[in-house]
Amino acid sequence: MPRQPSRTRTRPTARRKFPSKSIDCPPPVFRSPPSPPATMPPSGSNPLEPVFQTVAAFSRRLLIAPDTAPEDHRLRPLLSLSLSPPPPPPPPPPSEVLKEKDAKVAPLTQKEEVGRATWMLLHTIAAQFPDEPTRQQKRDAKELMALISRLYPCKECADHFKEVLKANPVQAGSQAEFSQWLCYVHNVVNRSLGKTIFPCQRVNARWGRLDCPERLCDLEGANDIMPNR
Ligand SMILES: Cc1cc2nc3c(=O)[nH]c(=O)nc-3n(C[C@H](O)[C@H](O)[C@H](O)COP(=O)(O)OP(=O)(O)OC[C@H]3O[C@@H](n4cnc5c(N)ncnc54)[C@H](O)[C@@H]3O)c2cc1C
Repeated sequence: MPRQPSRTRTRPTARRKFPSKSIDCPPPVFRSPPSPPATMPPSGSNPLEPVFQTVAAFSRRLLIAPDTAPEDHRLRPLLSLSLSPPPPPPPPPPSEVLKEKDAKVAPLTQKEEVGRATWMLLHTIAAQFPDEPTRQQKRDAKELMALISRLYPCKECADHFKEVLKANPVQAGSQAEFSQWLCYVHNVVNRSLGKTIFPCQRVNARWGRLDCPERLCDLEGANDIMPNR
């Protein structure tokens, strides 16, 4: 029997079975992240642990200011994933607060406060003085200024004001006259104290009548209905 040409019989490729035993590969190398150094996971722990650690290290670098930042900034996140607002900056020490206050409002001395309050009373009386005062009201105005020059609770001020009154007798023929005269003598005192001179054309804008309902605060003058003037 002729030999049949031999066909190259290729053996069906046997399905290669991976050996059940592990191939002898070198153990995986985990590149350690720059900071902090990743440690190899202990056998049996999550194999992704090194990846987590690397991500954590990077996010810390993003969220925390560098070591060169000032002490109080260093621990504060540059970005915060938290929804709560960042803590407020610490309050300045009490001594700093006092210094700021002092710089804004210098406390008035009692002498200055009394002076300011007295001028306020006098300018308000003048603003409310009747346009046509009675003889009594004219006398009262003169007497008021004389009493101030005698009873003012600062002897040197009172003595100085006596001189001012002697040189500038009270003029109280009308509301306008009285308020202008008072402005003038106030400026005499201002000048002697080195203070700014007040523009007397603006005295009515600075000192007005008391704004009482139905003008109940207004004084009655000579041309008012009330008798006994
Ligand atoms: C009769 C009198 C005599 C005084 N004499 C002395 C003294 O000899 N030595 C002393 O150290 N102190 C004196 N004082 C106190 C002094 O005049 C001031 O009241 C005090 O120094 C405070 O000044 P001040 O800058 O707060 O403004 P003040 O002079 O008290 O004025 C109060 C406010 O009145 C307004 N004002 C200022 N000038 C005028 C003006 N001419 N007309 C209208 N309004 C004006 C301004 O808005 C000012 O803020 C006297 C006070 C009085 C009432």
